[in-house]
Amino acid sequence: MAQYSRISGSVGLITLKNPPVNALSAAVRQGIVDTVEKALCDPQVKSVVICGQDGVFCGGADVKEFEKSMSGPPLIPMIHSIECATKPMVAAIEGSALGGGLELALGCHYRIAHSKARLGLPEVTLGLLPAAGGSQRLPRLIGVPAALDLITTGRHVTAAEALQLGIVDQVTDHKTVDAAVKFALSVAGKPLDARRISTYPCPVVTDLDALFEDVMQKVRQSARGAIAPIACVQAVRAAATLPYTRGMEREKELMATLFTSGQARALQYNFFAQRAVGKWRMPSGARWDTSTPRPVHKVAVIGLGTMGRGIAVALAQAGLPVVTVEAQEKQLMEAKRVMSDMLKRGAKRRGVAPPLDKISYSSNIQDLADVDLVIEAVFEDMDLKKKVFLQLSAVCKPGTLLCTNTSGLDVDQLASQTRNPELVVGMHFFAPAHVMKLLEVVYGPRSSPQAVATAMQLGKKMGKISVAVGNCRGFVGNRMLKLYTEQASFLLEEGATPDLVDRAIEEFGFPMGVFRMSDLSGLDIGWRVRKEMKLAVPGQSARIREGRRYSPLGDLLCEQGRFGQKTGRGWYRYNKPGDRVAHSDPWLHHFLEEYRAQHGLVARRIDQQEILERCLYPMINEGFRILQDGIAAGPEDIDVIYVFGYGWPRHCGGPMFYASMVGLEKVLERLEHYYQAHPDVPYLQPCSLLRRLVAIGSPPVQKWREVIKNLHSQL
Ligand SMILES: CCCCCCCCCCCCC[C@H](O)CC(=O)SCCNC(=O)CCNC(=O)[C@H](O)C(C)(C)COP(=O)(O)OP(=O)(O)OC[C@H]1O[C@@H](n2cnc3c(N)ncnc32)[C@H](O)[C@@H]1OP(=O)(O)O
Ligand SMILES: NC(=O)c1ccc[n+]([C@@H]2O[C@H](COP(=O)([O-])OP(=O)(O)OC[C@H]3O[C@@H](n4cnc5c(N)ncnc54)[C@H](O)[C@@H]3O)[C@@H](O)[C@H]2O)c1
Repeated sequence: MAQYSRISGSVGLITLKNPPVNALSAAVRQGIVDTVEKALCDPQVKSVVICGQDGVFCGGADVKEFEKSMSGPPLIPMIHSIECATKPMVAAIEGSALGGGLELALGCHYRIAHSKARLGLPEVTLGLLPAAGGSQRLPRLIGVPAALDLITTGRHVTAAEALQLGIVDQVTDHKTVDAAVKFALSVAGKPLDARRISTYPCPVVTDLDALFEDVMQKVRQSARGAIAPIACVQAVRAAATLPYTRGMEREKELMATLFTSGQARALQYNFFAQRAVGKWRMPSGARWDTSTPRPVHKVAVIGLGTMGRGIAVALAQAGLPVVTVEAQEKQLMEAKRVMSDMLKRGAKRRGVAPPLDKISYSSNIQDLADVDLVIEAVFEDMDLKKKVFLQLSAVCKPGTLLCTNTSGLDVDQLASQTRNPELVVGMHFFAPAHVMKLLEVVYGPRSSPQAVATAMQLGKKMGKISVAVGNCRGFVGNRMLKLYTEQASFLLEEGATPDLVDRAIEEFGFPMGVFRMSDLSGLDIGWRVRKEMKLAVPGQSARIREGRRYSPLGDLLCEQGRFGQKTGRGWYRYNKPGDRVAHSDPWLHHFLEEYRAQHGLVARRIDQQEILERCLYPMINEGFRILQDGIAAGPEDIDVIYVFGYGWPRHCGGPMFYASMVGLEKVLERLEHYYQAHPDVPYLQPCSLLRRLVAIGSPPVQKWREVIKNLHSQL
């Protein structure tokens, strides 16, 4: 709703009231229509200020309403009537003015923003475009190139940048409403014709065609199959080439296509999923809102390899003092140099001083006596990690949280080495740890809710999207990934090439195909783990191990020293070690032919659909098993992990949402088909939760938690 009052004698004040972000629900739109009319009819009122309650102007249209049939006054005429008003309308922007919120402000004649406010048109991130006139007004106000940047990326700008771009008229450090009221008093009675943005001509651009061709090419490349960014370019082009009313028609036409698209549903699901994972709960019933985190003032990182360096940098960037410990002197010196460079580069990008003094370097574990939390990032070796946890338990002060960055080892085995197993959790970061947004917080059977709450809060402080998951080999992400990479190897055995598989995966929307990714992270990492598990045995090429199908292809490459990019050879060929450009490798193709001949395998033609089904459906099936086992609390957790940790295209929602879009019956039928064809691959057998969901009519993904809860309560 919206509240009306009159202040300073002649200023009408309209306050949007819809906590927490004053989204433009039907009730708020009705409130605005009613209060604007009141203000315009009030003869005492000479100018009007629109603000939002509780320090937030407006977070845009109410996304939850998009699922329902529309009711209440529509946004476009509402904003138009504000622009047409004969009394000056001033937007007082605090907190956020996003999407429809900024469009509302652009309908006003003036905009005053607090210096801490953020503004933007992020509709593209929800699979939409700014369709309440934003795509037509913003280019008219700030020019086509700047509007294209904001609308196609959805990025938020600070008040200072908004002032520089010309989006706002004034920035204040004081009370925004007071500044806006003062401003409104000063413009009362002034002519408004020159303040109505829809009447502006779009600033002229030399060689418009070249500009749009260039932008469209860039957007197509970065969109990875997403349709909204392309529609955004088309809408801005309409603003640049058509009169306002025709531009608005085009905006509406483009929006109609996006609004009902599967991509918009996926992106909006993902928006709420990101928020849902913050409201974690453990099978014990412990939850985010009843568990209090411990204070963390000082942190330690042990092991300064690839991961330890990124984690320490991310901690320092979050403002925390970090003590680092590295066993090898040479590695310590190298890490110090590399981490200082990382901090300097990051600081330059953010325009701040590099927090070099936040990190101290040591080779002595005794230096960790006074830290509140330790993140262990030594080699992926259970015996070594156990030794480190034993030492940490003796050295650290009582109450210190001991966390491991293991990629998938048993967190509970590590906890058992310590005096306080309840203070042990996994904090599984993704490489590069100072860049990647995802953090899996892994609780073992003995981890306390307080330990989980502390790790989740630290993740938030580091700017991560943290997901709490249970303890099992590989946790959620790597447990599912294993099947994906294994299926990709099976496809090579059956006749595919790395290029063919990668092309299918990249066309689906992943930034990198499975073999390119494997070359980037290093084939030796998985090889080391498989050797430790006695699965990989040098010199052996048997294709059945431990009673099930096994592809030794990756092991055979490693035996030849082909570790990927770092050695200049892997699934692809690189011009030199460390080079990033993958070239198709005739040697590899020949090697595959020889391998198939040796094992009596006949290569067959494999199409894109089979590649996608074979790589993605087993992962989805494992996702259902993870839900059934209670390792993830809901499909949202799995989807957020895959989108933010593994590059699953966001416009496909995540693996579990994608399954619901494809249709659970189809996923089940294809898994049954592949299991029949490959009975030596047990994980292709459809999971009982998937069968159950199909049996009850494939409810939407938002309802799965209920089904899982019932399933668990019956066990
Ligand atoms: C046949 C078909 C015809 C088709 C024609 C249809 C035409 C329809 C005409 C529509 C006109 C288009 C209008 C407009 O262009 C579209 C939009 O405005 S889309 C919305 C754009 N806005 C955003 O993307 C902003 C989203 N929000 C945020 O970024 C952040 O929430 C924030 C505002 C920066 C605040 O951040 P925080 O303080 O961290 O808070 P949270 O993020 O945790 O949020 C708190 C709480 O609020 C919920 N929420 C936030 N924004 C919205 C929203 N816009 N709608 C609904 N709910 C919102 C959020 O989910 C949290 O709640 P919780 O999930 O925790 O319960
Ligand atoms: N590399 C990745 O992509 C990735 C991603 C997520 C998680 N992980 C996990 O993170 C951990 C570290 O991986 P990494 O890739 O950074 O390894 P790495 O080999 O790059 O670095 C490990 C570092 O630990 C040091 N070290 C070993 N024993 C030590 C000890 N007792 N005390 C102090 N330092 C010691 C080593 O000298 C080395 O510098 C592993 O458990 C790994 O599975 C790795």
